[in-house]
Amino acid sequence: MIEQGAMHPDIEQVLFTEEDIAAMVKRMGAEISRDYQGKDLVLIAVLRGAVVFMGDLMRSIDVPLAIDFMAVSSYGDKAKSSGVVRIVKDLDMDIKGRDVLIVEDILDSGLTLKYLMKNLSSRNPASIEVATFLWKDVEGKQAAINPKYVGTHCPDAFVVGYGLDFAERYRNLPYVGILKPEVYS
Ligand SMILES: O=P(O)(O)OC[C@H]1O[C@H](OP(=O)(O)OP(=O)(O)O)[C@H](O)[C@@H]1O
Ligand code: HPA
Repeated sequence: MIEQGAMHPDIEQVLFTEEDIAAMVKRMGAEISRDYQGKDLVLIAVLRGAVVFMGDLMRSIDVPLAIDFMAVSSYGDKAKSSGVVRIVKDLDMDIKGRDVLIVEDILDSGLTLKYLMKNLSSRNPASIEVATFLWKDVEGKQAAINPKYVGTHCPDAFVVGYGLDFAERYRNLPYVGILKPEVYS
């Protein structure tokens, strides 16, 4: 059990509490449920960061859906994207003719989603949209991605928790916080 109010010593500032997160996910689930009535929804979570968000989001959607996973990596153990997106695990499912919703924990440089949108679009889904929990929409920094569903905007700092890691750590923090720069620099 994480004590109420306890903060990890490597965290500089908590940005979004468990309660904030629950409210955002509930709102996103309602938006998606409204938009995907009568559709053939497939949620595709991008491993590994999106697993926590995916687990919560899928339970807040009340229309029929299928799930699948893709693993891509571009950050490795760094706090900056390598710029090269690599597929580590592909989908098990054929998405042709289905309504795909990509589920991401964070949209930062946009390179991961730019690559995924292009790759998945070539498989001829009926539709393809993005649900991202965090959007670091810093002017001039990002590839042109326009997520339809967004949990919240995020400042241009390296954040961890709620699935987000630095070197595979901190994914299990129940809140999102800014990592102290001395931890990764
Ligand atoms: O918009 P971008 O700059 O491309 O960054 C976003 C991506 O970076 C992280 O993945 P990462 O490669 O660190 O793998 P992980 O999901 O296993 O943490 C995150 O989960 C997103 O997939
Ligand atoms: O701020 C971040 N934190 C963790 N993982 C990330 N991947 C892209 N940006 C981030």
